[in-house]
Amino acid sequence: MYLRPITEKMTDTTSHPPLVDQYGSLSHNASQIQCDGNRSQVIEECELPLIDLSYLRSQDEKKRQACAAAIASASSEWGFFQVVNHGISPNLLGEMRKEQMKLFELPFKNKASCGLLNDSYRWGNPRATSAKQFSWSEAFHIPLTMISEEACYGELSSLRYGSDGEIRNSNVQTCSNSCRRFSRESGTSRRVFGEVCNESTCFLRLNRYPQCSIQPEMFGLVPHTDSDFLTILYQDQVGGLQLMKDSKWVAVKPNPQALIVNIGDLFQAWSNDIYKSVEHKVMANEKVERYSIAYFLCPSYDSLVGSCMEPSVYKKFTFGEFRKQVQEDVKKTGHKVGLPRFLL
Ligand SMILES: C=C1C[C@]23C[C@@]1(O)CC[C@H]2[C@@]12CC[C@H](O)[C@@](C)(C(=O)O1)[C@H]2[C@@H]3C(=O)O
Ligand SMILES: O=C(O)CCC(=O)C(=O)O
Ligand SMILES: [Fe+2]
Repeated sequence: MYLRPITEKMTDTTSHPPLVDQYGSLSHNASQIQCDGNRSQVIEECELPLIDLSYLRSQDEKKRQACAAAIASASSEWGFFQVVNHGISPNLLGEMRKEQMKLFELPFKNKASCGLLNDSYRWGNPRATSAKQFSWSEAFHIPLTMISEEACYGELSSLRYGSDGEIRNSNVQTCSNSCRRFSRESGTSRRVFGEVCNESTCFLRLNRYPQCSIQPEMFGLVPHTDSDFLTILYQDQVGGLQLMKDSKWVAVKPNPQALIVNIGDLFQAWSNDIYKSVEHKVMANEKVERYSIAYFLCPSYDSLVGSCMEPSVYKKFTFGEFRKQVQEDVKKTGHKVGLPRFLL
């Protein structure tokens, strides 16, 4: 793992976003510079429920049903699970990781200003009003609408093409297709994902969490729930992801063979609160940087999200109304409210 000195002098070619400066300006008012109030709490490390997806493709009906039942109970009790035999090759994931590192090594001024990948670059938490809302990370939150367009890649055409030089086999395209195929096979109804969440409405989020030695207990990503149907996450082996379980933060033990799946807000609403969109966060690492890739299955902004059964817990709302409400709340308070805004 390459150790980048956090004190790297800010020059025109540095790849680091000015996290130290922004954090400093946000926290100089705080009486006590504390990002996470759980300093003293001992965090237990857990293994997420493990699902072998090959059982979903078994000839044996009982095995398929048992696998679907395990997905359903994990989605209800944890809101998270990890899957093996998911069908995305380790080579492709390795290629994605290499491209991701190349992307983040670009000079910060290029990442922040040249509109790369649909102008999807973000760092820190620009709308943070206090150090508690600050995220020690940078990300490209890429809408997949135009992922095969040349303009989207600027100087990084290597991201656009696969190792065979073909767009159709580009790493981003293939990862996105594989994730969509996986989500269809993972026991969820085709109607929910097959038609509603298609290529043009999903997002790929590339995360980089620089090592952070200025403050222990620094948020790499502030506590949140995902504003989507389902998230498929590929993380490296550094660790740092934590989720809320029985009112306590629990650290997720990385598993090199597995992808992580978590329920998003829209799936919780659609399931009438049976499946849970669980709060999670990332804690920055004091010694090494960390990378992850998240694939967000989202419907179009005009898709109506209703409950799969009556009486419904939530009123019907479109994904656009949901996103707009989240953005208004974050703009006003720095915090996302999400589903509680739509309770009947
Ligand atoms: C899944 C996501 C929801 C989020 C953007 C993200 O891709 C990852 C971080 C989330 C977060 C956390 C802090 C804020 O509440 C938020 C608005 C943000 O800027 O990043 C949410 C995003 C969201 O809910 O849209
Ligand atoms: O990096 C991780 O492990 C989680 C990232 C995440 O929660 C997100 O991008 O929504
Ligand atoms: Fe998330």
